Amino acid sequence: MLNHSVKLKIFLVSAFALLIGAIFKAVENDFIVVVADVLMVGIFLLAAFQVATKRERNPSDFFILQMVTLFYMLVVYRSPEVIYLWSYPLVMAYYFLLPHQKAISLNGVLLAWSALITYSFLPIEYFARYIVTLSTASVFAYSFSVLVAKQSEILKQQAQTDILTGLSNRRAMEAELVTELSRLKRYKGDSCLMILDIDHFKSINDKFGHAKGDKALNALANIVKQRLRKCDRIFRYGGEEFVIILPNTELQHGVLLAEYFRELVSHTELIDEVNLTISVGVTEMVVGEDWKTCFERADRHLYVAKKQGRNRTVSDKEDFLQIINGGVG
Ligand SMILES: Nc1nc2c(ncn2[C@@H]2O[C@H](COP(=O)(O)OP(=O)(O)OP(=O)(O)O)[C@@H](O)[C@H]2O)c(=O)[nH]1
Repeated sequence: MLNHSVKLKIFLVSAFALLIGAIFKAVENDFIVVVADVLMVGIFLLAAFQVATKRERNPSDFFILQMVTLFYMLVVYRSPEVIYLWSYPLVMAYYFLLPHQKAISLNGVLLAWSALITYSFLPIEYFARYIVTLSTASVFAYSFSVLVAKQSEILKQQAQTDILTGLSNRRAMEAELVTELSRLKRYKGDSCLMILDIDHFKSINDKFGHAKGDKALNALANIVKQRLRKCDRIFRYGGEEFVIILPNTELQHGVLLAEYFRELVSHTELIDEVNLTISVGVTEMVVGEDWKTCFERADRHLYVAKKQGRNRTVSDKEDFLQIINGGVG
């Protein structure tokens, strides 16, 4: 959840603070805590090293907080009066750093252990206050983290959605293309990328106004979406340009689908009085290439389609189109 540089700082500050604690405990001859302290310093320094060197397998926040909780349980057992108030920041750390279920489980352990330890030395009235305030802090921390999680989910959704059509946007497209190419690399097979662009859309806006242009964009998005399979993904790349990822689809079938859309659009009055045509570029996704290379190839095909007079499909292999058109004709 936290970015690398914040994590690195937290780990280094924690290691430093624990080292100071270890020195104090050594002076007090509490060697059990010194050993635990030094172990914790080691864990934090290792975690800091792994984050700094950007290792993929850096220790999870859950593992670190489990260790911190164990450490807290030990030191609060050894010096309860000095340590027990550290339970409050620990609760905050759980909900700040962990998913809810994991935070709740550690929070439960912490509450139970803290109650057990403090019951033995706090007067009953202070004990009750401590438990009530720690429980309240836990509930607040939980509620706050639920709220933050919901809001960040909404923000993420908004950041990846095109307001006008409700389709996923360009940002989402890049991520999906990367995913599809890595899926191809692992499982092989055929997938296609299609870019679909409305012809002379500027003149639609000029003639009928922007509001009607918007409606036409929406109508086009809807008819294309309806025809796609559930596993296909459609994005509004920008303006009057749409991108479609077709998993498990050979180029020939991708071209067939593009031609179907082209025919459909050219024969449909998308909204009253507005007739459109589209140009389409289709390419096969190649195992091992990056998404930009693949996208640029499809975009080049689209450019050629525009150059050749629009209302047509261009793909990696022209003969597919001849076969299809031959068949139609
Ligand atoms: N109504 C509406 N128009 C948009 C939107 N986004 C982009 N446009 C318009 O789409 C038009 C795109 O124009 P161009 O890039 O020249 O392309 P074109 O007129 O379709 O010409 P070709 O693509 O070459 O066939 C511009 O007039 C933009 O203002 C939108 O969200 N709504």
